[in-house]
Amino acid sequence: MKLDKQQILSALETITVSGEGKNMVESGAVQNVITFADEVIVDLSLSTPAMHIKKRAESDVVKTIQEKVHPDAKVKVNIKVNAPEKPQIKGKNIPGIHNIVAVASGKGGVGKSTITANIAVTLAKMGFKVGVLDADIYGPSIPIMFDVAQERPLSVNVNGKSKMKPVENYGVKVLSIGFFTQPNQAVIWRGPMASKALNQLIFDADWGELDFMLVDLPPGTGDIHLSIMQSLPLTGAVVVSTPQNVALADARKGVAMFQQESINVPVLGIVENMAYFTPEELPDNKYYIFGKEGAKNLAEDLEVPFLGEMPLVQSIRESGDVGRPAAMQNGTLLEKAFETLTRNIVQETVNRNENLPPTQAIQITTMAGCSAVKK
Ligand SMILES: Nc1ncnc2c1ncn2[C@@H]1O[C@H](COP(=O)(O)OP(=O)(O)OP(=O)(O)O)[C@@H](O)[C@H]1O
Repeated sequence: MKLDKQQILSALETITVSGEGKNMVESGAVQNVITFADEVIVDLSLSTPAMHIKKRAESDVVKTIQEKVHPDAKVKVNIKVNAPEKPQIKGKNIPGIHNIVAVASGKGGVGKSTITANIAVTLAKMGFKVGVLDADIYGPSIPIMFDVAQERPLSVNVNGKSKMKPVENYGVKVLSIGFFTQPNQAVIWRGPMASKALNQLIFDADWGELDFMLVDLPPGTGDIHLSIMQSLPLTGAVVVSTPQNVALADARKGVAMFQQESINVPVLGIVENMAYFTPEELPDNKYYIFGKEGAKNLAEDLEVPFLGEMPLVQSIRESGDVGRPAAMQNGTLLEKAFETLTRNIVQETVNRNENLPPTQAIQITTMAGCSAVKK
């Protein structure tokens, strides 16, 4: 078989890079096509570093050549990103903090804080330096999950400045908006108040050196999420969902929020929580109470990595309530499951750091960041 370069170019003229009007050849995305017997190498140059657009472009090129030119063509796609300078984006690095990962969910109560707490202690057990910033202004539950609800951050002097020292337990540094509110007082946060408080927790705190800072976001997609993304250069986001439809619909919006052009935070993947129920006395029985593999299918559909599933188990709830995350139960299946999930998150963070430039904190200067997300 000998592949014809002109035929390949004509095939590529039938597809576009997602978000661009002109076809791939006309827009200049196709930089070069080299054929050699049954092999073809296509060099693409894209103007966006978004991982899902890169993946989509690669699979479209392979599919189109195999459909329109030859089904057995061996296609290799090299992608180079030529992201234009975006003047509205500014960097606000936090020295010493290497990766900032937001944990989000569309819907409330799907286990976002539980997953955050367990990933944090697992990362600490793996030897990483970890911090958790609890930004859930509606229900900050991290202090309870780390058994530090009665503690308050102390003040320390750092280079002549007074800073908050995060509370520490299980090798994880914790700061929470809950440390500054009364447990039985309903705090009604206005956007600017909440974002000021969060900024203090981020920049007026002595976090020290951290490999990972996990940010437990409030559920939903709103003002406070934009504030966080304005204040922090997020490395990526993890979206937690249960497999049921009402949660998946909101998780989809969560992913779309991060992938929106004016925000563009890489989504490291989706976690399926409460994937099935397993009674302690029948560990091999699985009951799919909330439906089966919904979040897994959503990840496939949105072309973002699926990071893993956690079962609905009584001891996960109990350990959260007593403030000792379940992943700390050495030698258990749960510990193993959280290890697998955490390892996948670390791997996706590494992949992201290898493939994309560092994320910078976004500065939202127009209404673009507030518009409805079309995804
Ligand atoms: N896999 C699980 N198995 C059993 N219980 C779980 C599991 N995941 C979470 N839970 C329990 O579900 C409840 C809600 O979890 P959590 O507070 O982590 O949710 P959330 O998504 O952070 O909620 P919100 O952000 O709306 O406050 C808690 O009581 C928690 O212990």
